[in-house]
Amino acid sequence: MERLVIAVDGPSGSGKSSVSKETARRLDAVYLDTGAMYRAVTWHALDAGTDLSDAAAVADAVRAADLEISTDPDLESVKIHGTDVTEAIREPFVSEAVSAVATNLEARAELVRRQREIIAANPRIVAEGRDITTVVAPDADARILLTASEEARMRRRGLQLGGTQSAQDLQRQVVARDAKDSTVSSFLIASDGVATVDSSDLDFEETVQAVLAAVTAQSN
Ligand SMILES: Nc1ncnc2c1ncn2[C@@H]1O[C@H](COP(=O)(O)OP(=O)(O)OP(=O)(O)O)[C@@H](O)[C@H]1O
Ligand SMILES: Nc1ccn([C@H]2C[C@H](O)[C@@H](COP(=O)(O)O)O2)c(=O)n1
Repeated sequence: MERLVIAVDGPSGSGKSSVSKETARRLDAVYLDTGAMYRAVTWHALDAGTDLSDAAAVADAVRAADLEISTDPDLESVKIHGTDVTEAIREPFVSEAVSAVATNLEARAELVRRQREIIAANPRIVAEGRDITTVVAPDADARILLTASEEARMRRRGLQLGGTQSAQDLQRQVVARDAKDSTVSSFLIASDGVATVDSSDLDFEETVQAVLAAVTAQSN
């Protein structure tokens, strides 16, 4: 089957995971959620009692992490040292701690290395995160920045978490996390050659169609 590497970046709650997964299904590709990798190693570091303010200890923990992630868009599964953490990594305590790992440059280098290995092993893949269009796969066949207004992103995340989070919680988990994460990767403005899809006023299906159109425009 013809090679098709699609890179998708964007801020929290813009729809990267859900839209990329659906795009992968429609293009008969696999799907890589790189944010889940950052979340899994953060869960592991917290579980092991690693001091997240100790950069060397965090980097060691990430390098030693035995991480397995499903690339099947219809099977969400993340395991760390054999423990299934698929659900646990979505908990707010992980969302609030993950930037400590994501801003650790040695930890990033290790995860970027592993992400490139997965992409190299899967010629048809949609990979999404914060630095896929710029660092992990700048040579992808299609590169897309998926954005949405802060208001839309917080509303979507609130609905996704079943209305359990206060406005202040959502602000911390979405806007404050993006502010920290954007100190080490550029995902708020599209880099040269990267197409922007703004989903603020689009529903889910319209967003998938806009991404598919951007893929067609770039890969032909
Ligand atoms: N265009 C859209 N319109 C309405 N809801 C959407 C749209 N796109 C995604 N959603 C919903 O918004 C929520 C957040 O989407 P998703 O988890 O895919 O975002 P994300 O960018 O991957 O976030 P994060 O980076 O924090 O994991 C989900 O419940 C998803 O179904
Ligand atoms: N390529 C990536 C992917 C994710 N991150 C960071 C940013 C987030 O704080 C965290 C979790 O990602 P999410 O599940 O919310 O998409 O991981 C990153 O720095 N680079």
